[in-house]
Amino acid sequence: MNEPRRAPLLAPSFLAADLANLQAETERLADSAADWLHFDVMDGRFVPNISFGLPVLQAVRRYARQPIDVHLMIEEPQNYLAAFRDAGADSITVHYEACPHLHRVVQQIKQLGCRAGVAINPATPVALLEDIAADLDLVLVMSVNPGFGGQAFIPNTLKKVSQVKSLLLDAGSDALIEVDGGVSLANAGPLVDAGADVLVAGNFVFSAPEGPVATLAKLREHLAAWDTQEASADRR
Ligand SMILES: O=C(CO)[C@@H](O)[C@H](O)COP(=O)(O)O
Repeated sequence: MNEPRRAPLLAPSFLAADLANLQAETERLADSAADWLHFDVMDGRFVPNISFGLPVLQAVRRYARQPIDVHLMIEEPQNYLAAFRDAGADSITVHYEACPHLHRVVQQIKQLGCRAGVAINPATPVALLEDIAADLDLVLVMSVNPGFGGQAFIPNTLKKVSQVKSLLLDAGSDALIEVDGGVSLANAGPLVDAGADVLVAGNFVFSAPEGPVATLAKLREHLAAWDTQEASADRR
């Protein structure tokens, strides 16, 4: 018999929130279906866009009830890890492509007491994570090219998520698999089937006319129904 699978975690991305009302945005997510709050830091060098950084994270932390999942789309992330932990990060994800000394950076994140994640861009092969997989708490598969919200989901991500799942199993790692970019009702179920544990969603959640709380609830219900359908298909 198949083991029941974990319900995926939902992580709304603050990049798409109303940045003029961050206190209200954070407070209204407090009792929502959000499991984590996803916080995208962009430096204008690793990615062609600049978002927000430490003071904004500190401000969000004051009102947040959920763990904060910091995604550093920056060069030389090793110089800022302690500062992001002190500002309120619970997990810190750095990019494979930004870290020539990735093993050291991952150990530094863990020593700070944060969950350590590594992100890969859409064109980065999953196999490059082979020698770091056993050290990771999280693998973030980018399903768009990083730098901007509101982009279209890249379908090849489904294959990459399955590859990450196999790689982690082979490494004996129970790291979570997170998917980020263009996530919506159209791809959430297949992503979970492929092995995703954490779904990041920005525009789908914050731009919906019914608002983020109702949209997260809808996503949660959709995934529960999807899971039930899958379970009945398995029993057939
Ligand atoms: O890291 C990024 C973009 O670089 C993402 O976290 C986006 O913020 C997700 O936004 P949507 O694609 O869901 O709008």
